[in-house]
Amino acid sequence: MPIVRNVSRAVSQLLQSPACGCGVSIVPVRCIGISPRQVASDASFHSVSFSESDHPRVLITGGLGQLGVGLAKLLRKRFGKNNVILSDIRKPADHVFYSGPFIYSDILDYKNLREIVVNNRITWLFHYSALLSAVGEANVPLARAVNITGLHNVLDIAAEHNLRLFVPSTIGAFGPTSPRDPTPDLCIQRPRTIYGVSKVHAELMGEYYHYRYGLDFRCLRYPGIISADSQPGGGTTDYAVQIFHDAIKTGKFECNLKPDTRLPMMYIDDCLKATLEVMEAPAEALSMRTYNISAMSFTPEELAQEVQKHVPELQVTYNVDTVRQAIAVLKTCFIMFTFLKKASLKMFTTVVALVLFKCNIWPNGPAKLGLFIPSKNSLTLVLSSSMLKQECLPLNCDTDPSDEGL
Ligand SMILES: NC(=O)C1=CN([C@@H]2O[C@H](COP(=O)(O)OP(=O)(O)OC[C@H]3O[C@@H](n4cnc5c(N)ncnc54)[C@H](O)[C@@H]3O)[C@@H](O)[C@H]2O)C=CC1
Ligand SMILES: CC(=O)[C@H](N)C(=O)O
Repeated sequence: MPIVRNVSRAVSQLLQSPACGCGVSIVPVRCIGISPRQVASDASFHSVSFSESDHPRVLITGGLGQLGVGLAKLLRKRFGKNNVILSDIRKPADHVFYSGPFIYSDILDYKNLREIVVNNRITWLFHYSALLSAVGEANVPLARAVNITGLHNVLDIAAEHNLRLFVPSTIGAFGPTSPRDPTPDLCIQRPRTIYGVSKVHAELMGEYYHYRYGLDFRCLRYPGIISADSQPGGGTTDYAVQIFHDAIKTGKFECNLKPDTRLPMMYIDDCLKATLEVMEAPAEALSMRTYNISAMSFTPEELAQEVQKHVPELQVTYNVDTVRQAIAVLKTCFIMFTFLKKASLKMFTTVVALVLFKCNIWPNGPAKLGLFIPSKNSLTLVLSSSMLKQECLPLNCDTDPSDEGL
C-alpha cells in the first residue's frame, strides 16, 4: 500500500502544472555530457555589454530562410544588434554575416544547440528551422527529422534553460475536415502533409511542455508570407513571391497552382510585427499558447491581374504541379475572410504596391495609395491592425469539392 501511495503521490506531483504556480519544477533534462563541438568564445559575435543586459538574449534557428533575416533585423532594432544571434546550417551571404552575430547551428545536434544557448546566455528562442510543405513532401524522412526530432531538441533545451520559445505554425496545420469561415483557433486539425502533421505536433508538444514543465511556449499560425527581399524555401505559397521576381527579371511567370486556388497570405512586415508582439505580450494576456493570424486571401489569377496593372507586359501561364496543388487545396480551409471584402481588397492592392515599390518597379505606388514611406529600408506596413478591425463578412469557401488533396 505505501508503494501505491508513493506512486500516486509522485504521479500527481508530476501532473501538477508549474504554469499554474502549483507544481514542482521538473524539466526534461537529458543526460549531461560534454559536447564534441565547442563553440569558440570569440565566435563571430561579440560579448554583450552591461547596458544591454535588460534586453532578451535571442537565438533564431533556421535564420537564413525567407523570414529569419527580416526577424533578426526587427529584433536587433529593438534589443540591440549583439543581443540577437542568427543561426543556420547554411553559409550566410556577406551582407547577413556582417549585419550582426551569426553562428552555425544544426538543430539535430542537441549538445551543440545547448552549448550555444548556455555560452550566449540565451533567454528567447525563435525556432524557424523547418522543411516547408512542398520540400517536406518530397523528402518525408528529412522533414520528420528536422520538423519533429529537431523540435524535440529545441523544446528540451528551452525547458531546461527556462527560455521563452516561439515556434511558428502554419495554415498547413489545418486539413479538409477543419471548419472554415472563419477557421477558429481551436478546431479539428487533421492535415495530410508531413509538414502539417509536424506543425500540429509542435503546437501540441509546446502546449504540453507549457502545462507540464511551465515552458513559456508561444505560437502563431502563419499564412503564406510575401516578401520582396528574401526568397521562399519550398512551400505551396511560394508562387506569390516568385511572380514579382519573374515579372521583373523575365516578364514571364509560370504558376504551379491552378489560377483559382485561393490561399491566405500576409505581408512579411505584418507577420514579423505580430511575432514580436506575441513574444512581448505579458503572460497574463495570453489565454492560449497558439493563435491564428490572418490578413487576406487571393488566387494566382487575382494576383497576376494586380501585378499586370503595373507590369502590363507580364505573361502568366499555368503548369500545375500536382503535389503543390493538392497541398494548396488542403490549405484553402483556412480562408478567414473574402478577398472581395473591402478591407482585404485594399490590403491586397497595398501589398502588391509595396512589393513592387521594393523591387523598384512602382516608385510612386505607395504614395498614390496614401502610404507614408520614409525610405525603402524603413518600410513598415501599418495598415493591417487598423484594417483588420473593420467588420469581416464570412464567405463560402470556393474549394472544388472534387479536389481530394493529399
Ligand atoms: N514562409 C512562410 O510562408 C511560412 C513560414 N512558416 C514557418 O516559419 C518558419 C520560417 O519559415 P521560412 O523562413 O519561410 O522557412 P525557409 O524554408 O525559408 O527556411 C528554413 C531554414 O531552416 C534551415 N534548416 C533546415 N534544416 C536545418 C537544421 N537541421 N538545423 C538548422 N537549420 C535548418 C534551412 O537551412 C533554412 O534556412 C518555418 O518554421 C515555417 O514552417 C509558417 C507559415 C508560413
Ligand atoms: C504557408 C506555409 O506554411 C508555407 N509557406 C508553405 O506553403 O508550406
